[in-house]
Amino acid sequence: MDNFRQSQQSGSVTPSMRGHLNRSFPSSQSIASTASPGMSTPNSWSANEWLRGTPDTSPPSSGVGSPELKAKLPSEDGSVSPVEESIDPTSGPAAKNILVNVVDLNEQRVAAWNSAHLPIHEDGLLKVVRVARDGTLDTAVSLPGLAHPIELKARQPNLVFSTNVVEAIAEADIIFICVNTPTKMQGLGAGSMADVSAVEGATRTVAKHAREGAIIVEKSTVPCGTARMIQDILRHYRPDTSFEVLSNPEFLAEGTAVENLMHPDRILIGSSRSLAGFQAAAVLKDVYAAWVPTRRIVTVNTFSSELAKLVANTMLAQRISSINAVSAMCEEIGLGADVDDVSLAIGKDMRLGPKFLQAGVGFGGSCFEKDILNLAYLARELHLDVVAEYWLAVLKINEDQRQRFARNVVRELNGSLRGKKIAVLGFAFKDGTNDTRNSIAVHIIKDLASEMPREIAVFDPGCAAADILEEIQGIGLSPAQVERVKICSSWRECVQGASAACILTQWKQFRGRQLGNLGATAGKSAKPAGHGLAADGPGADLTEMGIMGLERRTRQEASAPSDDPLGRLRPLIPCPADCSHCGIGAGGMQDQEAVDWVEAAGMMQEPRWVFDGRNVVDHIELQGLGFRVRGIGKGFHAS
Ligand SMILES: NC(=O)c1ccc[n+]([C@@H]2O[C@H](COP(=O)([O-])OP(=O)(O)OC[C@H]3O[C@@H](n4cnc5c(N)ncnc54)[C@H](O)[C@@H]3O)[C@@H](O)[C@H]2O)c1
Ligand SMILES: O=c1ccn([C@@H]2O[C@H](COP(=O)(O)OP(=O)(O)O[C@H]3O[C@H](CO)[C@@H](O)[C@H](O)[C@H]3O)[C@@H](O)[C@H]2O)c(=O)[nH]1
Repeated sequence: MDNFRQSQQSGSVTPSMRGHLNRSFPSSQSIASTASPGMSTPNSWSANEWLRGTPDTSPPSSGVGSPELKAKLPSEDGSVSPVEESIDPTSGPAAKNILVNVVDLNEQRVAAWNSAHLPIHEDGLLKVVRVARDGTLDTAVSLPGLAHPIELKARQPNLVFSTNVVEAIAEADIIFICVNTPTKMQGLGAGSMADVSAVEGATRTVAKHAREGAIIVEKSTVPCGTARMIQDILRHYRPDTSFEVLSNPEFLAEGTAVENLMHPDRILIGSSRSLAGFQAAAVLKDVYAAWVPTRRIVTVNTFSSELAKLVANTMLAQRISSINAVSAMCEEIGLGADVDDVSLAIGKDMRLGPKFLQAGVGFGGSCFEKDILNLAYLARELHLDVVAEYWLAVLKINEDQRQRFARNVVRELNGSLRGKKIAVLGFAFKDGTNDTRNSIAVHIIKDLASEMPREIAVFDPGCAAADILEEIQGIGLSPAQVERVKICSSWRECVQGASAACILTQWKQFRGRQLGNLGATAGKSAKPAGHGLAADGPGADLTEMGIMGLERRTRQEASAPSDDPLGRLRPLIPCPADCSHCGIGAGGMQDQEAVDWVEAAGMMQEPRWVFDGRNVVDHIELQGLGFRVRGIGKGFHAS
């Protein structure tokens, strides 16, 4: 749960302003968030991270008493846009001086967020966290063409991770609830309904401790109607206090979290269709407007917002299942039909677009499956059984795709895995993350293990061995089967003596060294020099976005890669001597070395199969090295 609160440091919060937060713009804000991991923390700090750290001196914006705002408020039709247009979010002081408290019940996770080893791996995340959590140093930057150096003032820390849930909630102006909402595993709706008990629990704490006027933001992905449930709980505990509950679903994807947070396609805010609701939405919009163009901030009613999140995930997953269904057809048609060609061809149609058309072993992760189940459950509750079946078919195709993959492995190895070693390259549910939750690999390993192979060796360059093991132990294998699964710390150990290698995550390391395409994703987010360099001239008061532009430019001038080209970062607090994370990379990354397929060919056993579940290797090239290769949706087999 994220709880944004007014910054005490600024000294600008007066009791009267606090009492009217949901009716006027605050002069500075404090945000608290309960639940630190996954998306919740990046979400909470992001609001803060890109904001200027300078004390706010501008007067409070007009609130409900403002004639200009009143004049434009909608009365009957519930439309939000007139209110939006009457507000210039960039002038709102809420966009400045925000203190973000991220609170979680899980002490270990909080400790990790306060260390050099964050609990999740995301490109660029550690640096962003360090800037906000630890603050920065005074620094001066000289650039060619500028007569004077640009001076950057030290930034004070304004991101705090703790387990002080009650205190953070009590201080907050805006409280984000970002707790887990898994699929229920027992009782009514088991296997399909969302378990909102963590949201209920967090809301009870909020209800007991939030100050009057605090805005409660539902950030977790929830069933439609959850905002109403939150409102009911609040009313139960605080019948005499009114709180506004907003829906503000998160759309970031793992592996690209920092990029998605900095440059979101859209920010969705759902509010009640009331004056107080519109004003609360405007306050939240003002927070985002510090770094998101206002045209990308969409305001709707609460139910639409809750529903839109579930629909977005379901339709993304539906595209993957559609192309995977096509891949199955390509394989059966033969004649050289290639699903990647089909994706390329249809993706050129502007109405379809090229994204989410990568065929593979299916989608995994903690979101798609549970959100599809959630949407289908809602359809059933509404007695729309055909609609529910329609959505559930997306999951059926996904399951069939991964089962087909495992079946093909067994078939190509003459129908039996006994006495054979199978290498599994990739366990994370996607590349760029260390998240192992609901990975496709664990399901495929389960199917392969049922054939009692000599060994299933698993290697992932991003995941901790303990996380992989935990997932494998939770999939229902017998002790004899679990014994045969070995987690490896290098690709060499993994493929040594294997009859077949299955590529299940699209890590660029698996493409191979000699294949010359390792750089395919490198620099994909590179921006031209100077991008984001907003203010010019010595002493300019740059935003964090502007400073990033300056960093890019300095890095290019120095032509030396550095995480901290301006020398702003404060040194990390040293880890204890026995820190178990220091042996591996900062994000849990263990082995960044690319697979050398020439070497692998010498290490593997006949028949040297490569089952490319993500179509990442060059099949022709691998055949030349003596491999038999089978990809996804290739109507020809290179055996
Ligand atoms: N992970 C993502 O990429 C992502 C993206 C978009 C949306 N979401 C949604 O965000 C929500 C959270 O996802 P996640 O991946 O971060 O889940 P998670 O299970 O990794 O983390 C949830 C955290 O909430 C904490 N928590 C539970 N109850 C609490 C309470 N009362 N007070 C304080 N902390 C509490 C837990 O200790 C845990 O650390 C889910 O609804 C998910 O669907 C996640
Ligand atoms: O063309 C594609 C694209 C993705 N995938 C797979 O789909 C899964 C999910 O990928 P992705 O959507 O990129 O990652 P998530 O972190 O699960 O993000 C999804 O789920 C989040 C949680 O709700 C949302 O916020 C995001 O918008 C939504 O993309 C992974 O296994 C991918 O390998 C494919 O097989 N083919």
